[in-house]
Amino acid sequence: MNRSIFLVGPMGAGKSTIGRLLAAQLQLPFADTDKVLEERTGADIPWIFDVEGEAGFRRRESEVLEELCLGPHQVIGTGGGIVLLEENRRLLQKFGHVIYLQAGVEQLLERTSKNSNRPLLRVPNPRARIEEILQERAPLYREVADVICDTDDLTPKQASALVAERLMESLSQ
Ligand SMILES: Nc1ncnc2c1ncn2[C@@H]1O[C@H](COP(=O)(O)OP(=O)(O)OP(=O)(O)O)[C@@H](O)[C@H]1O
Ligand SMILES: O=C(O)C1=C[C@@H](O)[C@@H](O)[C@H](O)C1
Ligand SMILES: [Mg+2]
Repeated sequence: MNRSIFLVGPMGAGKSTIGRLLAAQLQLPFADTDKVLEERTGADIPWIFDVEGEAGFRRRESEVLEELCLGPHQVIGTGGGIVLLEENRRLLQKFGHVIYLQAGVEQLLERTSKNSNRPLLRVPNPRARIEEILQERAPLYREVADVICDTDDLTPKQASALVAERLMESLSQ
């Protein structure tokens, strides 16, 4: 693997879960931009959003992405909003193979309802918020993706196997 593998997609797509499994399968290290950002700041994501707003969070997220791009090749789970900034989209494309994990609104809603650590979904109508996010970001996820995988009917293990297969196909073309 001569570049890192980035997983992009909306909240609940499985970037962290599938990313970890994929890394084990490919015998590569795994990093998660959200986790690295929390480690660097010593604060959790909801706290950063509260204190610095989304703009502050995005600034920190870009710094983390830049740092990871310059580090060793690995599997990298990204934050769902990483594609919002053009500079991030350029970095993803330049430094990685990019996998877009897709899932429908029902799945995203169910998977993200298990905890409340996503500030953008702390709203009265999370379904409407997810629909809005998909509308805004789907074209951006597609813009950066080398490979698109639908995870709707797959377990994380099945999704990881599918991603590995599609990635190999894409690399051999
Ligand atoms: N394919 C899947 N099938 C069933 N459950 C899944 C699947 N992928 C992820 N999950 C579950 O959904 C939840 C959210 O997954 P995960 O945290 O990996 O999403 P994410 O894309 O990293 O989201 P975020 O952008 O918020 O970091 C977890 O509880 C995970 O176990
Ligand atoms: O989709 C998003 O904008 C986010 C997704 C999460 O991974 C975190 O990066 C944060 O909760 C914001
Ligand atoms: Mg995640």
